[in-house]
Amino acid sequence: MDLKNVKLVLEDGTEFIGKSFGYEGCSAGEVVFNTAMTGYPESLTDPSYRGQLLVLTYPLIGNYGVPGANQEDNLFKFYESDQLHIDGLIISDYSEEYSHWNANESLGDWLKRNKVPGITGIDTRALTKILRERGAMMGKIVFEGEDIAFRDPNKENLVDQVSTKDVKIYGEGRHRVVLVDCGVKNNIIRNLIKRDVTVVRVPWNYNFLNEEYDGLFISNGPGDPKMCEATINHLKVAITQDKPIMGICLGNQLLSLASGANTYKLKYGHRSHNQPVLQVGTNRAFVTSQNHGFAIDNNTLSGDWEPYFINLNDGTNEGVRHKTKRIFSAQFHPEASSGPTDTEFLFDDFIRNIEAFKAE
Ligand SMILES: NC(=O)CC[C@H](N)C(=O)O
Repeated sequence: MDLKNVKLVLEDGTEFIGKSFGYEGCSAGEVVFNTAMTGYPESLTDPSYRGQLLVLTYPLIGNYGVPGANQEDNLFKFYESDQLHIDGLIISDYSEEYSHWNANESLGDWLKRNKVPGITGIDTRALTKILRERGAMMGKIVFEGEDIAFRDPNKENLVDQVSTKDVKIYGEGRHRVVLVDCGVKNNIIRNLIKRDVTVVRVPWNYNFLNEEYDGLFISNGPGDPKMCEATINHLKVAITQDKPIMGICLGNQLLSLASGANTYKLKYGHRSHNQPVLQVGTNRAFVTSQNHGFAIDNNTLSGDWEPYFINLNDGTNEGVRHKTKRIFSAQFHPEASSGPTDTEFLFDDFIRNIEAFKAE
């Protein structure tokens, strides 16, 4: 294959030259790295990656192709949302040839059709070392004779770009859960439906306080949590009430902000399938799937709130819970997809909380 040269430029001036295997157009965003060995179809369709140029450190990418757009329960079965969200893919060794039971096309063709640039032939481990040492950086993918300005997506309201515009209903379960969609991954909806839930998916800024529901769920999503002012304001009221609440990732940050805690940007984020977390107050540790660049400052959790999980690599917050109410959230992804399912029991805990609330 004769591939075009293309350049990755970091905001500190570092340049990497590789070959283009995706869409041939310039792109700019935040450069982030994920050290997982598999799961690129899921990562690329995860709305939390909006505005980011994704570096995969596992060297061989593309060898199992990309699944097709099969649907189940009104959701794409093998994607985490309806579209690709990354703004560029940066890898070491692209495999145009693929083989897998559900493969439908090559990764390169998928990127081209969806107008996402891809670079192969990059020393992704050297690039990752730079990001780890100097911290998260903006970057751009540029083709010869073309250029584009750097862009910090965290200054944009990315959640508004990815959230549903209309209220949508999934499943016909016994429990009615309002899901605040800040960029929800499909596997969160799948996990709720299979636990006898009717999911009422609402936009990030929707006033759900007047809705009838048994439980409230705050989804994952892209960007700086402080951009989600409307959701935080609604949550400030919801946490004074008695209905069970569960949050994941951005949802963990929004609940904490609503409780009065603060968030900050991590030096280079957690993105992998093997992040160890400790359940506070126990000796139980879990291996988790993660994708976040911001974190809650544990020291700012006040009065009724306490850390629920802590990251065993760097001690940062990985979840919070209310000391007396049925409210908890995880910074990692209990729904995984992709990644280990060790913490899926948190969905069962949420349902148990709903049942206890309904029985009162
Ligand atoms: N996956 C997520 O929900 C990410 C949350 C937030 N955008 C962060 O990067 O920290």
